[in-house]
Amino acid sequence: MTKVAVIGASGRMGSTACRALDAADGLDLVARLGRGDDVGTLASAGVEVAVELTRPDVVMANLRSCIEQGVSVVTGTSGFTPERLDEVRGWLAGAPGVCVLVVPNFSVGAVLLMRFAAQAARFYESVEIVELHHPGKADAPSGTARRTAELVAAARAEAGVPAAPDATVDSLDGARGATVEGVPVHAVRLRGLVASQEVLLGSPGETLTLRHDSLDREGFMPGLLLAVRRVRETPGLTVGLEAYLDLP
Ligand SMILES: NC(=O)C1=CN([C@@H]2O[C@H](COP(=O)(O)OP(=O)(O)OC[C@H]3O[C@@H](n4cnc5c(N)ncnc54)[C@H](OP(=O)(O)O)[C@@H]3O)[C@@H](O)[C@H]2O)C=CC1
Ligand SMILES: O=C(O)C1=N[C@H](C(=O)O)C[C@H](O)C1
Repeated sequence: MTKVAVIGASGRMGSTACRALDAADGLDLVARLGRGDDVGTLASAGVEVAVELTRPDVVMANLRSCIEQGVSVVTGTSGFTPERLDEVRGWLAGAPGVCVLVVPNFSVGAVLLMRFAAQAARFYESVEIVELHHPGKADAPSGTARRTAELVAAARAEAGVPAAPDATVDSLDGARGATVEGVPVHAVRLRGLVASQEVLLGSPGETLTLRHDSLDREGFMPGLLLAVRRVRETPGLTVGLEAYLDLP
């Protein structure tokens, strides 16, 4: 049995993760932590994998504490930038054998959408991302949208695709969205939604729209359990569930 803790256990994702972990074979959920609980006690409680599902403003302190204790981590918390990932790599350099998996999205469908978007990106002049979430979300744009934009931008750069055409010279602040690695990203917050994303691609005479919808947080659970089961196979920092999906 792998001893697991959830940090952020009473949140929307944390509480769903606790139910899934409780029901999972081979995983023993031994600790549920919330705001004010001491993350520094995980190793002494025998925890082998911490699942971190909190907020962008607290995830880094939790990661650092886990790494210092030698506890491996799966985090789905958003807000990771290349600079933050570098900081985590720095902490891990002094902690050989500790494994950290940063998962922008646990949904297999969302991972596939990111992959398809990167594959399509070089064939189109224009690309924009629209992410749509519940209004309780703390950050914008979503971690998934940031990651998608990075993958799309890398694919376009590798293929030598020029910047997308855009004649805008006059606009209200925010009207053209945020720019992530040169890709416009638009964030919608709407009661009734869980999490959705569209990648819009266009060239003269045609458009391609890729869309994924998370309708219930249950959809994140198969990926989350896979991540908890496999994280300790990959020492150091790994980004994305695709590391364990054997995608072509
Ligand atoms: N990768 C993925 O597939 C997914 C990622 N997410 C991401 O996961 C994160 C959590 O989302 P969600 O569950 O909706 O958010 P919630 O706000 O519902 O949950 C966050 C939880 O973290 C707790 N918390 C806050 N500060 C601390 C702290 N210092 N130590 C321990 N716990 C703390 C909060 O407690 P309190 O209520 O007391 O503030 C709350 O219970 C977000 O970044 C979100 O983007 C969400 C869904 C899927
Ligand atoms: O806050 C959420 O709900 C979600 N957050 C993640 C993100 O920021 O991409 C994953 C998913 O979109 C749900």
